Amino acid sequence: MFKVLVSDPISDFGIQQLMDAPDIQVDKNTGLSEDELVAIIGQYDALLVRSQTKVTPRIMEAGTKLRVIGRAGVGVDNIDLQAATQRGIIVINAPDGNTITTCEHAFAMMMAIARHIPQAYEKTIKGIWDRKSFLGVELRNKTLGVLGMGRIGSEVAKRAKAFGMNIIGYDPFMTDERADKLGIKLGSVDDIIRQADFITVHTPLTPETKHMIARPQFEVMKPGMRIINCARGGVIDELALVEAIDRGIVAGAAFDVFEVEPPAPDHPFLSNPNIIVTPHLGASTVEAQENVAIDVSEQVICILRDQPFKNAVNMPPVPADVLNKIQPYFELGEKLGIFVSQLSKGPVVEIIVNYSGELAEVDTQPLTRYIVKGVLQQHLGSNVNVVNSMHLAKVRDINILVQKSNVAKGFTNLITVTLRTNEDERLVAGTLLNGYGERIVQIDKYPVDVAPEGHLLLVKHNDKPGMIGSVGTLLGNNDINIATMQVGRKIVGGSAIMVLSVDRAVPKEVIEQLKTTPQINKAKEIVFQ
Ligand SMILES: NC(=O)C1=CN([C@@H]2O[C@H](COP(=O)(O)OP(=O)(O)OC[C@H]3O[C@@H](n4cnc5c(N)ncnc54)[C@H](O)[C@@H]3O)[C@@H](O)[C@H]2O)C=CC1
Ligand SMILES: O=C(O)C(=O)COP(=O)(O)O
Repeated sequence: MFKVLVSDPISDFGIQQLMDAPDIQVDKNTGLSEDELVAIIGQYDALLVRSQTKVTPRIMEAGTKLRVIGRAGVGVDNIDLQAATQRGIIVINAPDGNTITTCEHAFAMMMAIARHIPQAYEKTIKGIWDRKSFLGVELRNKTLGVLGMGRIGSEVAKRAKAFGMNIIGYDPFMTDERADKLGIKLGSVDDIIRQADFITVHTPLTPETKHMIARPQFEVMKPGMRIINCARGGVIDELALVEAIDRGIVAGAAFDVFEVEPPAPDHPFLSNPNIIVTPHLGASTVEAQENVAIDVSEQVICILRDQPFKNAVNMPPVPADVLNKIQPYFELGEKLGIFVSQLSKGPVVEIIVNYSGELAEVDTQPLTRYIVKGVLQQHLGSNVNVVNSMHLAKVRDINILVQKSNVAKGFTNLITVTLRTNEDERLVAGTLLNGYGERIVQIDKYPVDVAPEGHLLLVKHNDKPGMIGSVGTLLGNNDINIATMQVGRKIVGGSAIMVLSVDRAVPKEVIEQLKTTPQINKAKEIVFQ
């Protein structure tokens, strides 16, 4: 039974499928301190959070069974991604589920500061009929600068167009084609700062975006401009903003997010009449909360059941068309890694992967992770997975060299894995044969045809008559049944290789007996668990 801890308020409707899963137990326990989480996390396979729970390295260290952290939302800045990757914990998010909701909140905030709605409401309910203090501005014909034209920024731009605004967007990944399609102008950060009547930020908080709008930017802004932050606290320098408002440069600001959440009671925003605030409500609608909870629940179920999943934050995203091409090779790749590492002796120095045939034309990075996992798991066991395999190789100074070629020796695709250690260099190649599944087609210099399953026995011998008989007899005498047998050689009478698949583990003594049989040079068992 897998155990999932939900440590922030997440939609019950959205996590229904998790709660209904017969192999999953869901515990809801919200508002825990770090110490409280550390005390209980050890029993859980998955943790589901929103933005309140800070998933620190300490929590992950205590989460010895933790395989996945699911973020029911977009921003994962409350999760220490580096620590998760090092520990092989998959972090997934739900990037699409709250886009419209957050965009609508940003828009609501923009309209609220254009028309002083919260301030006017406050006076009106106090019985003060004040119609002159709240002269607003129209959005029509105003210039809106959008910093960060991702999912939310683009939706804000679309809606702003409907309001008759002129939009200038900036995003390092925004192309002219996409800007044309959205009917907006692309500009630099500086263009936006100097020209915009309204600025809204929709970037993540990164070292690059931290205080992206600070004192120097406020200095050159259009006097009377208005600014909105429904992305992350810290993208706009809070103190510089207060100063800019006091100096009359900024007429109004609307913030849903803060550098520290919740803000301290004496935070200057809370007493400034020109700043309106909400308590990180961007994603808080019924629809968004259901969407994000459904998304993460689906992915968590897949991960716990070892099925393919999407939206891993600590692994590079793979487009669906590429995934369709490489996913069938994941298991084979891992087995090639397992095989070649059992063949080799000594500390691994380099893993050379060669993709040939159609695989040479696609992004094979995710597949390489499986191969590296296979190689490392021989020594690191279940501590290695596809999330941390590249990291673990790197910290062990193992070089990973990926080569590609279009020639696949008659196969549609061929994956060749060469392992260089301090002591030797071994090679295993494999492919997927249409209708026949995974096949190992080369071991070192010998062509073979064997399915990588169960127990394989590799015997290196001289190509002489009677060798198959003597190996068969020895195994038979030890009650080891041979399922299939393959012999490969380069030249007649030279050295040859025999690959037998056997129905059970071959005891060490039998391997030793094989090694001392005349004309046999080496014997080795390869196991696929
Ligand atoms: N207030 C709330 O409750 C919510 C806040 N958010 C936050 O909103 C932000 C945007 O979310 P999405 O649009 O879904 O993400 P996204 O990943 O689709 O878009 C972010 C965009 O920012 C761009 N970007 C990165 N660095 C930049 C820079 N230096 N200058 C300009 N653009 C830059 C990226 O290229 C990307 O296109 C995130 O920080 C997210 O955490 C999201 C949902 C709810
Ligand atoms: O999705 C995001 O990035 C958000 O900021 C939403 O946060 P929340 O899930 O409402 O705590």
